Amino acid sequence: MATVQDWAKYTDEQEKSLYKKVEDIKVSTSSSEKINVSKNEGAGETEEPEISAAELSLMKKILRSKLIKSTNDVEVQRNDPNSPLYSVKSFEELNLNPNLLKGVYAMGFNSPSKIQETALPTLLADPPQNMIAQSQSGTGKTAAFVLASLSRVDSSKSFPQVIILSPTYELALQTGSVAKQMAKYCDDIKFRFAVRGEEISKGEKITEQVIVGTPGKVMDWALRYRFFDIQKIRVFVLDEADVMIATQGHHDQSIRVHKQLSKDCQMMLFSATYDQEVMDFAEIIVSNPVIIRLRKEEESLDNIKQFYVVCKNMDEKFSALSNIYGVISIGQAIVFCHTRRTASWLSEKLTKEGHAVALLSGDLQVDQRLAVLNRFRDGKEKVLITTNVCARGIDIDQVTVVVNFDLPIDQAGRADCETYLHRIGRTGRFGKVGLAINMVDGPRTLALLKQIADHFGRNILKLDAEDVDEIERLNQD
Ligand SMILES: Nc1ncnc2c1ncn2[C@@H]1O[C@H](COP(=O)(O)OP(=O)(O)OP(=O)(O)O)[C@@H](O)[C@H]1O
Repeated sequence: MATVQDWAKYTDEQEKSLYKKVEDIKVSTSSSEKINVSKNEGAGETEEPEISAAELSLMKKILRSKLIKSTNDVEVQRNDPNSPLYSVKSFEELNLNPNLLKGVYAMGFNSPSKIQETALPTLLADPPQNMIAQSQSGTGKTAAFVLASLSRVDSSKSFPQVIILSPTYELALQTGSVAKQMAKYCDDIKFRFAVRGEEISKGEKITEQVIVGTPGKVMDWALRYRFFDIQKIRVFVLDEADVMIATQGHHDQSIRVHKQLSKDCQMMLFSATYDQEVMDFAEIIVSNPVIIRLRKEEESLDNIKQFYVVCKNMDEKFSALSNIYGVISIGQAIVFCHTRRTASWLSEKLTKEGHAVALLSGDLQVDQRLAVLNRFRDGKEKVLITTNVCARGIDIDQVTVVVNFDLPIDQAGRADCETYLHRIGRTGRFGKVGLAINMVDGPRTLALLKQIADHFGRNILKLDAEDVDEIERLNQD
């Protein structure tokens, strides 16, 4: 059975693992059909879609030719003031504790990203300031809040001082593992995972200074069993903060914990997305926050190229996916489905066709989920079929393609733009190139995609291969 310890061991090995580099996909937008950004066009104008063999062929060609080559343009982006990776400072200039600085360098980070450079000076200053921060997916938010919170730990004291909350089991373990790597030279800082499967005997008191966990478990440990004194928490971090405080998310548990914190506890809220309602609420619960916010048009990343392919129905979507399996598995791919049922249907069908896929959904036990994700991180399977459980935070840099087998929708059936952004953000990590392919199976889904394109002010290209010259040209770009 995989354990939290296995995970930590795994990520040590991962440090040595390959870095697949892929070249930027310079697909011209001028000659391909787009989901154009406009304000008032209705869903009724969409046409009956269909997929052709030529479209599949185009998709394959783009994937094969663009993903296989390997020149990384991260350094170029780092010199571009408009890039989220741009920074003018060094980690030294951020006044980090020298042992944390050593840890950061040991992780191979040379200089801070924009969010790290912007957030850290404020978060490290005294008196402690609260912060609500937004930065695009894969731009280094984890290091920003981890470095800030570890800097506040008094390691001579043996009780919890920092709580870092994540929405899922997998993400909590990943974040804890990053924090452990950063604290590699801070021997006295100890960590405790508060996640499903971790048990404490009644009456025991937690001595570790940093608790990384999910809201339900932390609430139980803090408020129900009182395994530690919540009043002594000095830093409270909400990663994926929008879903942690949203009423459809983890609002109840997060807020119950939050209410018990002392007045001078430093609050750090981080996410790639905040809708206005959530941001308004965040500003109510966090006193005098420094707010770092992106403009709408900055939220989605240029390095993730977005496409759509039209199919008639679910079976045709399956055929399309099966057809491109060979090319999406050149790197690694995550395929998102709306329900567990579709995810297991899809994984079963792909497996029957002889494709090696992994399935991760909420149906599995947490130890099984961990084992599946670890195998995928190790590249044992190249394609992961999943649901929104993996939409946020999961950081696997070999993922070059995200497929939305189903587009994300909210409970009212509207396009869930925030989830879309988090899903496609599983690729294109820290400036790498990524490809997002959306499967559209009728006018309704096409309209959803249009809502998403309008929301972010981005064009999403149709993979259309009527024109052979076009294929060749795209192939050469
Ligand atoms: N300064 C840096 N230099 C080089 N690599 C970095 C740096 N900061 C972070 N990274 C790497 O960038 C990747 C993405 O970072 P991270 O997971 O923190 O992104 P994020 O902003 O939290 O994304 P998401 O919104 O998806 O959770 C990680 O693999 C991390 O190791």
